[in-house]
Amino acid sequence: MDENDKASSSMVIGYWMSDRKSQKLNWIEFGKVCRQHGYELVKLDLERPLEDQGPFAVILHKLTEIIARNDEKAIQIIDRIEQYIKNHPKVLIIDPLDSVRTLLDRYKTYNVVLNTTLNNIDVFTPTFVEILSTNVKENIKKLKNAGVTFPFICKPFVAQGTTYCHQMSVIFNERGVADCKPPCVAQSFINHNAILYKLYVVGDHYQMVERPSLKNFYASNDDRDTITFDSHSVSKSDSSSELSVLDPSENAKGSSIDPIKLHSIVKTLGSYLNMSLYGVDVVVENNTNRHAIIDINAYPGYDGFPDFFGKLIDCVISRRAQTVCSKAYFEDSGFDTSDSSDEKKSRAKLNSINQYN
Ligand SMILES: Nc1ncnc2c1ncn2[C@@H]1O[C@H](COP(=O)(O)OP(=O)(O)OP(=O)(O)O)[C@@H](O)[C@H]1O
Ligand SMILES: O=P(O)(O)O[C@H]1[C@H](OP(=O)(O)O)[C@@H](OP(=O)(O)O)[C@@H](O)[C@@H](O)[C@@H]1OP(=O)(O)O
Ligand SMILES: [Mg+2]
Ligand SMILES: [Mg+2]
Repeated sequence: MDENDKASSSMVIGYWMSDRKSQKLNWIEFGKVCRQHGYELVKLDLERPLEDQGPFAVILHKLTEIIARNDEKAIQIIDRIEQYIKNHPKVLIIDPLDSVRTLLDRYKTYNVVLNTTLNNIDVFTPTFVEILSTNVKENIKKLKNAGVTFPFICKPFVAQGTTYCHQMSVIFNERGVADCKPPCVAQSFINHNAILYKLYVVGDHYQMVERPSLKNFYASNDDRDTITFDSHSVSKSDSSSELSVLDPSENAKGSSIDPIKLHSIVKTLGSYLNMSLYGVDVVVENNTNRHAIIDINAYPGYDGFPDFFGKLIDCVISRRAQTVCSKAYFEDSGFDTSDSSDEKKSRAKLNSINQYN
């Protein structure tokens, strides 16, 4: 097959992410990886109908900031994409917009974790409650009823894609409850010796990286003023915040991460979240060694993830293979999946699809 034939037979991956994000990931390189696997990578023009730009075999995106914006223009963009997906049920979308919407809402995300079986293996999400009102008395009652204990951490409802979503506070006492900025989620603080484990997931692959985190805080510090911070100044690979320095009296040893638990987290959350590209932040509770899931991010930074592009194309290929094997794909191709006489034709079609590697 010469280069021209190759180009005309290649399938198109339509992608969108901010220029900032693609520069950070050196996205041009991914175009080369795609070509090696018979895919063409094309940036979506969000201002124009997708029908004029396709057909797409795959839509790969980081649209968190557009979804989170939620203004008239953003809604129109998302509608356009959803309409295209509806009109083309065979297109693979990484990741489904509804799944991303769940992760943009911290309260919904923690509820997903709460309802998994992870609790059985000592993996938990710290006790949390949503704070929607500025009424301090009401909020104190709400916190008590939910079992959220001091100190707790207050996080904006929207998890990603806005300028304020990483602005947080640690609240030590009832006086500090006035510092909650609704809508937010209040979550009990878990002491973990200032070590954060980031699990980066790409389809069936995952990688753990270690990051700085907040130091231990104790309820005996209950006269303290609220601490406000930007999470990106604490837990990036190059962060060196004072808030991460353990008190000299503290013994930094003790708990350690359990690879089996991490494996279970990825296997379990993958199906509950219906996501291929996500990150899970885990801390290990001092003394108990329980593993707490404190944050889940759609399409995170993948800083320190080896061969990210190789794993990403693997993910596209395997998800496409799953899609074409699905019932919906065959039904859309005119096969009657309830009729066993169509099975032979289905198998023949499957055999003829050799486009995945
Ligand atoms: N329940 C908790 N107990 C102890 N520390 C916590 C807890 N929740 C968050 N932290 C600390 O606060 C930091 C920021 O929290 P979180 O990860 O929820 O914020 P984020 O802005 O969503 O982060 P990301 O940049 O990963 O999206 C964490 O990296 C960790 O250091
Ligand atoms: O660059 P991006 O926009 O994808 O920023 C993401 C950031 O990646 P970065 O490391 O490249 O800053 C992620 O950090 P890690 O979990 O990987 O540490 C995490 O903070 C996401 O919540 C951010 O998504 P956003 O809040 O912006 O939607
Ligand atoms: Mg985080
Ligand atoms: Mg987050």
